Amino acid sequence: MTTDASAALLRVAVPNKGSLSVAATEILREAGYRQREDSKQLTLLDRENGVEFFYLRPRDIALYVGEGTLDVGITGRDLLRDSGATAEEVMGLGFGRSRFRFAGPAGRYSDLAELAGTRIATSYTGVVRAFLAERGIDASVTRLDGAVETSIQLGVADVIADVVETGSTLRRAGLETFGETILESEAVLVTRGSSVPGGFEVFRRRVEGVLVARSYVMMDYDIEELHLTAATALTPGIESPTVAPLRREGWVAVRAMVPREGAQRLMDDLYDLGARGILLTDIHACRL
Ligand SMILES: Nc1ncnc2c1ncn2[C@@H]1O[C@H](COP(=O)(O)OP(=O)(O)OP(=O)(O)O)[C@@H](O)[C@H]1O
Ligand SMILES: O=P(O)(O)OC[C@H]1O[C@H](OP(=O)(O)OP(=O)(O)O)[C@H](O)[C@@H]1O
Ligand SMILES: [Mg+2]
Repeated sequence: MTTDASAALLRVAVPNKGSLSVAATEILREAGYRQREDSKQLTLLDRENGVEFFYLRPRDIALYVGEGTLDVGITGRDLLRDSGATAEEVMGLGFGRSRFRFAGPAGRYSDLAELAGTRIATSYTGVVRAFLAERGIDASVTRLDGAVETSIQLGVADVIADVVETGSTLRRAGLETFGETILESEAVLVTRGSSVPGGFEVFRRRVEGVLVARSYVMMDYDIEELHLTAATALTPGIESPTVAPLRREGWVAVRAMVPREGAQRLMDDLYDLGARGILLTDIHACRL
């Protein structure tokens, strides 16, 4: 029997460079997909999993997906908004987190109303123009490709709007943020929204499995049955905790997934309740 495997391929766009590139490749690898070994490679066919990967500039990815040229993409929420493409965010991926902020010379600006009549430099003109229009603020917006912070010192802008992660680039340039955060960003999975191919559901579940495995751990403990209700209230699990009898009369073993964050405190609380043999183990992959 012959089958046309290429007809069923899911076409996925992955950032080829920049802040999102390494983490995007890592999440896909953890989800069981082949990934390129060489950063110059442009495409990669993972025939076994029915996926073809295209390594593209993250700024272009929402456009390819919005037009339907590619089925799925990983890009930044800020880049998706900036592109104006019709691609839709399916889920946040928990990396590439940043805030998009206005900034000016330290101490000079404190309120968004002061933006009126200023010259604003940014690489994200779509996001900035939409933000200003929503608030009825009239300012001139210039697009720069990068190193936006320097534009104020060079006298071509009064204010910038840029990605802030640690804030160290702003500090070095003698700038500080002001006004509300324009946008909270992170890497996101995008699709066209309508007419998503069948293979996408497996892809989505795999990626979601990686995110859950990263943010949850497995907790096991033994406890006297009379404390079971109080203990399982602390560890309700996703569906419900597994409770199994122990050979020791009146004792049970409990197993439940718990959020990684706060797991040490939870162990202390369970110990105080009388739990013993409390174990924490990593989850490598899961499907919920
Ligand atoms: N420190 C950061 N600097 C820039 N972008 C970041 C940072 N942290 C997260 N990001 C996100 O990375 C995406 C920008 O992708 P891009 O490929 O332009 O990265 P970049 O690191 O700015 O690359 P380049 O070297 O081309 O400037 C945006 O979604 C942005 O929010
Ligand atoms: O808050 P921080 O941790 O300092 O990170 C934010 C900086 O990182 C990015 O610059 P990038 O390195 O991408 O250079 P670019 O400005 O040329 O794009 C961004 O444009 C900011 O300048
Ligand atoms: Mg950059």
